[in-house]
Amino acid sequence: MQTEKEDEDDASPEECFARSDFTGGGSDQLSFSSGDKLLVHAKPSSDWWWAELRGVRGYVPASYLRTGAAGEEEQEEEEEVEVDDDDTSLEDPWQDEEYFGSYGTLRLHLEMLSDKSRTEAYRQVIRSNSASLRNKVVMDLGCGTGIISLFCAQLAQPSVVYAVEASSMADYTRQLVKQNECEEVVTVLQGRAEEIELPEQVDVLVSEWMGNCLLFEFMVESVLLARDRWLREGGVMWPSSAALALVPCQADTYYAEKMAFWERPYGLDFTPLQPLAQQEFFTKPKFSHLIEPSDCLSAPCDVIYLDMYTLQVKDLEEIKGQFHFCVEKSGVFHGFTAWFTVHFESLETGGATVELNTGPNSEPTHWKQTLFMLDRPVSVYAGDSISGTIVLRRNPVWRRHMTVTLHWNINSTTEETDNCQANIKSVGTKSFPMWR
Ligand SMILES: N=C(N)NCC[C@H]1O[C@@H](n2cnc3c(N)ncnc32)[C@H](O)[C@@H]1O
Repeated sequence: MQTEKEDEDDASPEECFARSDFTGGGSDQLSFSSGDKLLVHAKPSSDWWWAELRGVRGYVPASYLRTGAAGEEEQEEEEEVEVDDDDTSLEDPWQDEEYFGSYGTLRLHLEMLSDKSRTEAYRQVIRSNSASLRNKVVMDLGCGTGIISLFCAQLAQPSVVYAVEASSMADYTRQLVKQNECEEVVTVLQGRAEEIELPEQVDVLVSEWMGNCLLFEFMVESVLLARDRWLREGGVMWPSSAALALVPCQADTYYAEKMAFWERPYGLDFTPLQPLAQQEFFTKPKFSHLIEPSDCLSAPCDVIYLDMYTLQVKDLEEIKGQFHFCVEKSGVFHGFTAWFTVHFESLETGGATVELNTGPNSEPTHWKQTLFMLDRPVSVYAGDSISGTIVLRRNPVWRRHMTVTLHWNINSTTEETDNCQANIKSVGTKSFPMWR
């Protein structure tokens, strides 16, 4: 696996410090402990560097290392969930203090509660299963203000709902339960769901855990840990399954705003700034992008499917999907847009499944969609096909973050192409950090 570059002894290796312990996987990976000082000899890729520790050389994951002085962190992207770069966060890969701190204020809860499509979907789940919920034991994981628990108490007669909330919002949730006369049914527990003690197993584990691009925040890990610990045999997971959808799309407005803008502002040529614009605006995914159905260049397809009964925490490290899109109309391929759909199976055999779809053909939600911009747009024509893979790789250090890597081929049936064998017009690959 070593390349020429890694063999040669470079003049001045770069000193780096390990943020966290790492146990090498393959024979050519280097193990180290938090705080170790490593000498980086080569950086063959953004993810893996060639380094040395106490005379032994091997590959190390770049995200485990801190270059330069402690605390020098890249400017963090402004993101929905507050994360903090100061030294304390270096010890806590979950950044819990900032994460739960941001849920201790109303801003994010107001955003979620104002999302009618999301909140009504959960109310519909409770309403359509109200008879079967009678005398059931329910856990509402990450209940926030307790809206789902209050729906359960208001629309059904479960024996108890354990409303679990790790942030300081739990104090207010207790007040809301009392204010709405639901304290007979709803018990609020403050703490992390994977750490709190319940007095019994639960029949139903309901949670609204989905983040941008489905997995960002990785709250799903807590749901799986709680499932394995508290869901009784034959119990029900709500959502029962989740799917990530993808579509190749046009993004004319966004492209014009961020890239074309530099062509002739006020009659001047600012195109030397376009490489900077590409780096600054197209390197990371764009959250909260609203795609019009007319922007889609083909029918979307589900690229990742998660079964909430069988999914394991270890599966979250790397999730792969494939796609093959048939371009239905000619246009400019600016990038890919992703969104998710979750399903809630009925408690009654054969009962209707409830769906929450955050895609462009459904009512907009606060998640909207996630846009992945290519470095350069490509003209595509009806009849072309775009096929490839998507890989969601969880950040080994910052456990609420991930990198999305897209690889695609564009096959053209119309245009003359230089690659006669596969008639491939172009090939591309790009990794999008979300956010580290
Ligand atoms: N993307 C989302 N739906 N985020 C909702 C997150 C809500 O669940 C809470 N939460 C997230 N993880 C946990 C956990 N492991 N235990 C308890 N509450 C949690 C968080 O404080 C917020 O109120």
